[in-house]
Amino acid sequence: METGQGNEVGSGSGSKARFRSICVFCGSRSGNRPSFSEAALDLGKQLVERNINLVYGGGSVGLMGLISKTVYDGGRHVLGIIPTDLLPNEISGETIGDVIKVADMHDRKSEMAKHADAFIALPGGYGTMEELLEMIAYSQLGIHHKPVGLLNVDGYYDSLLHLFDTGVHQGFIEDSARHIVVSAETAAELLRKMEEFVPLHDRVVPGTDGQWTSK
Ligand SMILES: C/C(=C\CNc1ncnc2c1ncn2[C@@H]1O[C@H](COP(=O)(O)O)[C@@H](O)[C@H]1O)CO
Repeated sequence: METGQGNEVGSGSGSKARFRSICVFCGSRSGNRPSFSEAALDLGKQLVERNINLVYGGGSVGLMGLISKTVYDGGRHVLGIIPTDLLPNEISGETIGDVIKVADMHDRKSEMAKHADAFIALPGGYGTMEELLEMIAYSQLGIHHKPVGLLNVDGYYDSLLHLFDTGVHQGFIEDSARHIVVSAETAAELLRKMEEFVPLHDRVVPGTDGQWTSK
């Protein structure tokens, strides 16, 4: 039985224990479909079931608040990484679990990346999309080799996935790099696919391997 806030390597039922911590990017709002909130709660429960800890943007607003509370209440470790400018309660709400304060958004992303073995994006706005795309681009460059998952709730990301395919057809994205993005409609299916993910693309930036090795 977990006493909460543990750092044990995941060993939950069905898990191959590949991930100890996953960083979830998601909206600072909840969106206007109940399915978005339901997906955040479900992903949180799936992480708890698999003994996976959460790294996230800190704060209790929107989908961030839902998933962090679910994982915390489920007894897993929650690490919020938040820039000092966003710390005041009136901006981001209460942060639960452990918190690392960083100087800016750039430091936040690299700190989030260092503490996680994989990344998942739930529905969200510009902030979520920017975080997702940076992790995809850095994987393409070989700066990390961690799986990047897209939880495509109710087709929210259909047009983004279509744009990636257009990038391949129009010669801007390699087939092997398109493979970086693992997507699914449910949290359970996404985690299963991510556990099986094998990177196909070549490392193009020398000397960067391990820069974002998990702490
Ligand atoms: C502007 C709003 C809330 C601001 N509060 C935030 N607190 C913490 N982190 C935030 C906040 N807003 C954005 N972020 C970061 O970007 C991602 C979500 O951005 P999105 O545009 O909502 O998708 C999130 O992962 C955080 O890293 C009220 O909307």
